[in-house]
Amino acid sequence: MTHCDQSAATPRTNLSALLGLDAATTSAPSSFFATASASSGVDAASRRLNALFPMTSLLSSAPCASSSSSSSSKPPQQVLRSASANTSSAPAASSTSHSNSSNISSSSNGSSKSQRSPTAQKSNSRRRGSLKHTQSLPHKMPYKICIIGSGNWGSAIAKIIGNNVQAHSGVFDQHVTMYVYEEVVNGRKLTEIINTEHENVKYLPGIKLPSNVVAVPDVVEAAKDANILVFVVPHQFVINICKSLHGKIAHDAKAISLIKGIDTTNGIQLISDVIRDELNIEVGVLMGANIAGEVAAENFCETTVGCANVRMGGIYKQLFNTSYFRVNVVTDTIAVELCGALKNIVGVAAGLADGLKLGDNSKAAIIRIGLCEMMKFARLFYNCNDFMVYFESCGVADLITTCAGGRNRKVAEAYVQTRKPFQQLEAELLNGQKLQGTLTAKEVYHVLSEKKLTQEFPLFTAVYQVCFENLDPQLFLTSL
Ligand SMILES: NC(=O)C1=CN([C@@H]2O[C@H](COP(=O)(O)OP(=O)(O)OC[C@H]3O[C@@H](n4cnc5c(N)ncnc54)[C@H](O)[C@@H]3O)[C@@H](O)[C@H]2O)C=CC1
Ligand SMILES: O=C(CO)COP(=O)(O)O
Repeated sequence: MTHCDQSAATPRTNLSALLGLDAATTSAPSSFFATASASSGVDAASRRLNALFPMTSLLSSAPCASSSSSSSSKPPQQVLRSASANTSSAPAASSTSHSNSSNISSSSNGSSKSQRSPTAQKSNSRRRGSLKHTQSLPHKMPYKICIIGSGNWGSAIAKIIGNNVQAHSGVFDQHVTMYVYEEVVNGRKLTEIINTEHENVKYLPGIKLPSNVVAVPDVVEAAKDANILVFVVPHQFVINICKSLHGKIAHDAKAISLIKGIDTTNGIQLISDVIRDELNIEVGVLMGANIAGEVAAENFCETTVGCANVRMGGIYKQLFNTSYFRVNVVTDTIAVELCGALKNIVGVAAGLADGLKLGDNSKAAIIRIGLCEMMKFARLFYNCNDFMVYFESCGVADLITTCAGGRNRKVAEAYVQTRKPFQQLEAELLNGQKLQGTLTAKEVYHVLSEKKLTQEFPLFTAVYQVCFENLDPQLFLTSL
């Protein structure tokens, strides 16, 4: 991590310093954005980025989630063709597919082990091993789906899944189970309410769920026989759920995680790593600018599936894509997942700025600095060097929506206004829904301080200090 030590000597809010680039590239981003906005698509932006940031040791084109699959080295259009060719056991991806970029996109071209941090090497080699195993096992359709989680996002995605399995009846079993952490609402069990009224009246009121989605209070029972497990619980609960499922899932089960967070119980781990390690299954991810209520109301948005297994990427597209919820599949799963986790810390920072009534310029600065820290974290800890993923929905778009309308933003704003503890505000304002950003700030800070890197991440560090060390919010911008 010598590049990191070098950048410590430069002003931290400078893009070059935050990303660990040479001073010579400092002026590049503005000219890039001018070109990117004028161009018709991400491919043009990609070419421009490659021209601006040639393959230095810091910015190789290596993806963080390098897959052993040969398709990973092909340009996007080629990968698209292999994706449909490889879905021989499934129909081609839905006709409502994204038209402005490839169905499956990747700029993967292998990676140099010598450039990786030990963390990145361990994580990536584990992914390669698991993919090799599972990609050789084509699944016999139909896939049976279990949704593990039934909160705000879990319920919104249950609506999509329930409808999509009906739209693709040859591919998916029509009966979808949804694990519901049982609680009593207005004197009745939540599972009973969902199964009779087809509405999660606590976490997604006013939205009807398809009747083929059946609430089950026992996670082992819910996941029994399922071939695709959709994990969508707040990240602090995933370990215990996985432990309950250990050894009790179908032999060919695969998972996709919609959970935005990381785990630091045993060093830094992505949530997909936690699931993979505990259940020994292949795990994809879905992250994007997707505030649940807006998705449930069927307002147009996009999302990103990260899936190194191209065939499963096609299946996930059929499971999640709708006319209003546009799925794009990429193979770089780690960067997608890191975006989803880290943007929640930036959402807290944005809320603090709102509480201080700093206005839109400050919010924009926080988004920019936060994005730089996200990219730097991904590069340092996971060797993620492919910028293009930040232009997918999981990147800048999710940062913007989280910093404008997310729960992390809302609660942080209330913190500045009331100075009540975050936990109390979470309980008072979110009606059982969970904050992910404060906990993620703590987890990330733990890792950064262990590696003596807190000064390299002033925004992440300041958010932690406000949330857990009583730093005056008025002071949180001074370190940036
Ligand atoms: N809500 C949103 O707009 C979005 C959320 N996400 C992510 O999806 C994940 C899940 O979020 P939501 O569905 O919104 O959940 P939520 O924030 O609504 O959390 C409440 C859920 O947690 C469950 N729960 C409470 N205690 C539990 C325990 N001890 N064990 C297991 N479950 C327990 C509750 O029963 C409820 O289902 C999070 O990582 C979040 O960041 C991602 C995109 C959008
Ligand atoms: O992830 C989200 C939107 O994509 C939701 O963010 P919040 O958890 O801050 O509401």
